[in-house]
Amino acid sequence: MSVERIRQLFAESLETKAKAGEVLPEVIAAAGQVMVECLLNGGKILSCGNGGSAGDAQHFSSELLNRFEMERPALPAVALTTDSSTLTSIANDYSYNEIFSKQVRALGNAGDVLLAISTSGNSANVIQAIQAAHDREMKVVAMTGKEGGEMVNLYGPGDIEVRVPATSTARIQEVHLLVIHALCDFIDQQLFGGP
Ligand SMILES: O=C(CO)[C@@H](O)[C@H](O)[C@H](O)[C@H](O)COP(=O)(O)O
Ligand SMILES: [Zn+2]
Repeated sequence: MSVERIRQLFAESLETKAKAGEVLPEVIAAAGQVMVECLLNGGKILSCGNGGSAGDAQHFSSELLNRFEMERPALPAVALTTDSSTLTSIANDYSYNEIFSKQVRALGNAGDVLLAISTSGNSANVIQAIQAAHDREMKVVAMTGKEGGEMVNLYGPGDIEVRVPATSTARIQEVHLLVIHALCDFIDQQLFGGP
């Protein structure tokens, strides 16, 4: 029975990826282009999310800062999910909803990009990070799922939402990782002609 359940998870994940593969390539390329232009202009990419999406935010920044699949110069990216002293003091003194937005206001400059990751589109701290990014004249690339959540009301003209067509948080996250790798590949191709 449990083996059958595991088989079912693989089948559902494959099905979700197949569906996403039909509808997302153009929007992923548009998101990659926003990031490439940011990097070419000397900007950096800040990333944030909760739980598994915090891991995704770090996964993305490490692939820019270190490398993805080819030898190339390090690229500027900062995950806003990693500094426990900063995160706990903001949450303790102000509110958990401000843990990312305060960092965006401190670190973000005009022309930088915020990679905002939320499967529901409803996480208040990610929503506030988007608002802070707009205040700093940054563009937003959002990775979401489900109906897009409250974040859909926030996007500006230069922002891009990559919304996975699925309702399960886990299945959405599995596609988010593929989207992150597609973005890294797009950036490497555009900037360095590789791999
Ligand atoms: O990884 C998982 C579930 O697969 C969880 O840790 C999940 O990320 C957390 O419940 C998050 O708080 C969900 O937030 P969000 O995706 O709705 O913004
Ligand atoms: Zn998870």
